[in-house]
Amino acid sequence: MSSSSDAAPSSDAAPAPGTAPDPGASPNGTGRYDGKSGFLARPLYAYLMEHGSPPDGVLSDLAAETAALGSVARMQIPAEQGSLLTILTAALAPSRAIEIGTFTGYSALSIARGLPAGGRLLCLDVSEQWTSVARRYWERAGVSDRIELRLGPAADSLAALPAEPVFELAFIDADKTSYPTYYELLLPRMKPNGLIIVDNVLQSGRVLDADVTEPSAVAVRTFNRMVADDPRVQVVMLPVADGLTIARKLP
Ligand SMILES: C[S@@+](CC[C@H](N)C(=O)[O-])C[C@H]1O[C@@H](n2cnc3c(N)ncnc32)[C@H](O)[C@@H]1O
Repeated sequence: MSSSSDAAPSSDAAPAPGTAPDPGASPNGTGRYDGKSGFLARPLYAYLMEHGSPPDGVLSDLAAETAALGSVARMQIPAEQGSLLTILTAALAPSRAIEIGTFTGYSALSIARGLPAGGRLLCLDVSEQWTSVARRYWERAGVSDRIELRLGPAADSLAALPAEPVFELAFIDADKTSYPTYYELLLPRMKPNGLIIVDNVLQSGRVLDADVTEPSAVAVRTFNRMVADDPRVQVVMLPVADGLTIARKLP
């Protein structure tokens, strides 16, 4: 697997994934929420969380088990992002979806729950250890029959797929330095109007700072420019968690 620093921004830590923060606390001393939505004032983030659907017992238990893994838990998407993935998936009703970067399965479960009858999700990851947690929760949630997990470097798994436009939804959340590679391998495999959703595109704000030379931040900065300039897609960047890009493949 890639290093967690490459797979996740370094400052997207605490609170425990899948839970709302304590709006009264400000451990970073800035008055701003110090988790993935660091650009929001803490009370505003708490308000946002109070006005969205909460995760159910399976997602909450998965988040708790992931949190117990320690600092790597910061790689998991937060609850509101999981809800967004389920909503987008249900609205798009893709017969085939793909995820690059599965970890303990929170985002995959969120996508799988939005799939229509007969819809399938292909998950790519390198970690047997982390995805074994995912498999247990997919089983418990009753969605394991609609998810296929392929272990190995995602670029290899993607390149091995037929170069046909079959996917209607893709979620990229693996090693950041490979984002441009994943995007280029995915785009020809997306159907017209298919959505490529990309996580951590703000890198906790480090994309703004030209002095930051950390490979993941540099790669994401380059990637963001590349997608914004790509005439093959319509793109919007959303301030959800650590930044979420949605690119629609133009017909
Ligand atoms: C940020 S985590 C994914 C979080 C997940 N989407 C969730 O909601 O919990 C990144 C994942 O990418 C995987 N990864 C890192 N490098 C990879 C590579 N080259 N190919 C495939 N997966 C990779 C890691 O094993 C890790 O599980």
